Amino acid sequence: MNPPLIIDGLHKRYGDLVALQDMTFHVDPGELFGFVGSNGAGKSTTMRIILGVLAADAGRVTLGDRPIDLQTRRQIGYMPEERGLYPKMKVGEQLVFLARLHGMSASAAHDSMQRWTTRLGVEQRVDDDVADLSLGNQQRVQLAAALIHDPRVLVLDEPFSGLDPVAVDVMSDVLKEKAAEGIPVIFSSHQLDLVQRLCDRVGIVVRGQMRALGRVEELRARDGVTLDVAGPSTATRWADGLPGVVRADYDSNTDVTSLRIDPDTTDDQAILAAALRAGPVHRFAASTPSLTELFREVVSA
Ligand SMILES: Nc1ncnc2c1ncn2[C@@H]1O[C@H](COP(=O)(O)OP(=O)(O)OP(=O)(O)O)[C@@H](O)[C@H]1O
Repeated sequence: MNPPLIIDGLHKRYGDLVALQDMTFHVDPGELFGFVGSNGAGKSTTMRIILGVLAADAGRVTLGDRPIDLQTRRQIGYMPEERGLYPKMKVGEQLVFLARLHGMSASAAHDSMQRWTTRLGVEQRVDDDVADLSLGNQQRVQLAAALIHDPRVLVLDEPFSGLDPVAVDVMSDVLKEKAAEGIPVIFSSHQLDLVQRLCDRVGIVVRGQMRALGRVEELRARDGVTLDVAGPSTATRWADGLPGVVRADYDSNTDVTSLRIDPDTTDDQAILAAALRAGPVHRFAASTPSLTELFREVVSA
């Protein structure tokens, strides 16, 4: 059983700028964790500290109860934001070299290189210099570099950025597979639809602090349900003041009213009756907010 990755109370300043404040969360073995936040929120800083390429001012990172030292760091597969391949080295040689650095034998390193370049669809490019590959293919090689030594933890900084839809599918499958093998997987992304689809849990970071943390479905349900009501004129603001309505947004272009309600205490039939009093109802549909909507609310709160 692989240990969980535990991030406990990280603080980091760059001069006067507070980049992280008490950053605390964990990623269980077998879990796919989405790390999201606005530009400059502190995701890369956290990931660099996890890897030990950057020191925290306070707090600690452990694998189970073991601090991340040289020995444990070798068990992590890392895709840095700034990427890190040698542009003038051939893809295959480079991957074998990296695998050897992680202590693999020459033949195991070669087998692993062949396995991962094939899995990631760059097996035809092993004799090309990295610099001659498209950015998306360089990224596939970068993922192969993170996986080549069969890591026990995966830490990937924006692995999906710049990938075409086929590569997104391949990357998604690989991450799901690695989690299913029982290792903790954390990745950052701005593609929230993808995070919503893939991840077991997410953490939303705002200005260096974890502002929302939990299972995607639970977080989405936390702030209630959205009722979209099409038909009654939005100009009448028919839903203002109705019991149980937390917020009403009126779109005068479409005559759709979006209501945020608390489903446990709100009688949706009473809302429907109020809508019908305001005019004919063409659509009455409940949905939980998407991760993108939730993100906007958390970031603007
Ligand atoms: N070496 C550095 N020196 C000074 N400030 C830095 C340094 N690295 C990062 N920062 C600042 O720390 C904050 C957090 O940056 P970080 O790169 O961790 O954010 P991020 O969440 O990864 O953002 P993005 O989504 O844009 O990649 C930002 O305000 C950034 O400008």
